[in-house]
Amino acid sequence: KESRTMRFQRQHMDPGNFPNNPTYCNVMMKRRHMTQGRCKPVNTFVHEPLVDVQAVCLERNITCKNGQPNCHQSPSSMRVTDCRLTSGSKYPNCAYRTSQKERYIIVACEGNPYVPVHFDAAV
Ligand SMILES: Nc1ncnc2c1ncn2[C@@H]1O[C@H](C(=O)NS(=O)(=O)C[C@H]2[C@@H](O)[C@H](n3ccc(=O)[nH]c3=O)O[C@@H]2CO)[C@@H](O)[C@H]1O
Repeated sequence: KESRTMRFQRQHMDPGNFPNNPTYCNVMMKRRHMTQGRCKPVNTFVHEPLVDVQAVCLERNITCKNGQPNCHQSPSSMRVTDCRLTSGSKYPNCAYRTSQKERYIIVACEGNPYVPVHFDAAV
C-alpha cells in the first residue's frame, strides 16, 4: 500500500524539470496515475529538490483549507506547474492546461518523521 508521503511525491514532485511545453500536464497527469477512473481536476507539480519541499514542514504552523492546523508555507517561492482540466476534456482523454508559475507552496505535514502528505495551495 502506497504511503501518504509517497502518494504526495507521486502526485506533486518533479524536481530538476522545469518544462516549457504545453503537453507537460497531459503527459504527467497520466504518467503519475491521476487520470484513472476520473480526471483529477487540479494538480500542482513542484520543480524543487525533495529536501527543500520536505523542509517546508519545519516552517510555522498555519491553518489548512480544511481547518486543520498542520499546514506550512514555504519561506520562498518555488517553481511549480499548475495543471487544470480544460472545459472540453472528456474522460478518459483528460486534457489539461499547463501553466508554469513561481509560487509559495502550502503543504500539510504529518507523521514521524514529519513529512508532507497533502498539497493545500500555491499562493
Ligand atoms: N490538513 C491536512 N492534513 C493531512 N491530510 C490532509 C489535510 N487536508 C487534506 N488532507 C488529505 O490529503 C489528501 C488529499 O488528496 N487532499 S486533496 O484536498 O484532495 C488534495 C488537493 C491537491 O492534490 C490538489 N491541488 C489543489 C490546489 C492546488 O493549488 N494544487 C493542487 O494540487 O487538488 C486536491 C483537491 O483540492 C486527502 O487524503 C485528504 O484527507
